[in-house]
Amino acid sequence: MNTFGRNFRCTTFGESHGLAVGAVVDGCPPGIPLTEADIQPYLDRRRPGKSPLESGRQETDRVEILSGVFEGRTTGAPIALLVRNRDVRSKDYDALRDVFRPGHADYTWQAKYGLRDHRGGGRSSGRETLARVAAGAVAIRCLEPCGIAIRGRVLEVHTATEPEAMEAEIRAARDAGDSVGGIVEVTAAGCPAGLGDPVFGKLDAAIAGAMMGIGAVKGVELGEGFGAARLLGSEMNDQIGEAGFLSNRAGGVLGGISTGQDIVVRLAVKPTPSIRKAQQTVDIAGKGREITVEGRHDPCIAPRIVPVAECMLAMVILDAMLEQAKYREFGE
Ligand SMILES: Cc1cc2nc3c(=O)[nH]c(=O)nc-3n(C[C@H](O)[C@H](O)[C@H](O)COP(=O)(O)O)c2cc1C
Ligand SMILES: C=C(O[C@@H]1CC(C(=O)O)=C[C@@H](OP(=O)(O)O)[C@H]1O)C(=O)O
Repeated sequence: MNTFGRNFRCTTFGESHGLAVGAVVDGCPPGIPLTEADIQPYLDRRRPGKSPLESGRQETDRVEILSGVFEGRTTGAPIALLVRNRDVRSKDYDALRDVFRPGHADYTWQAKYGLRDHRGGGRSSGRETLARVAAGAVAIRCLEPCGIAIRGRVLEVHTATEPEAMEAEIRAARDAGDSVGGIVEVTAAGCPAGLGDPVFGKLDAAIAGAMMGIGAVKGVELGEGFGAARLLGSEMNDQIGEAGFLSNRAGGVLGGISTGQDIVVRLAVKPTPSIRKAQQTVDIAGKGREITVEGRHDPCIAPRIVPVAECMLAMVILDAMLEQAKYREFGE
């Protein structure tokens, strides 16, 4: 499955060490002003090699719009977005050809397809997320005139919550040949009430699916999330006053449908699997091996996921808005 969405559909293609990575967006409304300059800032925020606290892979990640835009506006035709890979250095990955990295997708990819592109994780690489970011930036462009704004941030790294302490955690893990995880929060403000479906295709289910579809995300919660399990009903309920809801513990979704409040989503991001510390694994013949993973790896993925999560949330919301537009047309 390489396609996301029902109405605003995004198909991604490409491998980390192939020629290019990109997306084809189908279902984008016509007449939306769109140039590469609208998409590039999101790719710039996501690209690797910006700081010593992330992967040192040096990519410019320049996006080209190949189709679907004429005279600066979307036409309603498929929008093809392309980013060429530059800094591939595939030879550095020869040691991974026959061995499975603990925590990465090597073992399961081999089990599913019987072969694998071992060069930097192939399609399981976090690099694939640049395609979703490019597509999501198009969705953000569509949502802007509707007054919907999406913003993410890192809440925690390992156990630290202050920016300097978070950086220190990442630096310490990197220097020890290890890695750390974290918590990312993403919020959508300005969403109308009524988006989503009450049974299948609930908005919170769609959001959770989109977020769990990002590599290294092991948990997703809306509003109080797991904390809700420890509250009383009287503590959890968002009471309703004449001017609106008095709180937002639900995180902006009730019964699978948006309430019109901020949609607040948090992601638990696991520590990067590729680490220099020695670990136990097997090769494709099942023979026991010790592995230390070299290469240009993020010591913490959480900061790099922020623009990806923003873009995935934008696509889910736009998809739901397009669904709602269809429903209204038939319902009235
Ligand atoms: C933006 C981004 C960057 C990533 N960087 C790395 C990395 O440098 N090294 C690595 O081993 N995994 C990295 N990952 C995580 C792996 O891609 C992911 O753990 C792997 O595909 C297995 O999937 P799972 O963790 O969802 O089970 C990154 C993921 C994302 C989204
Ligand atoms: C290239 C990107 O991230 C990569 C994600 C990744 C992984 O295994 O997920 C491994 C590293 O790539 P490589 O194997 O080429 O060193 C990261 O740099 C990117 O985000 O653009």
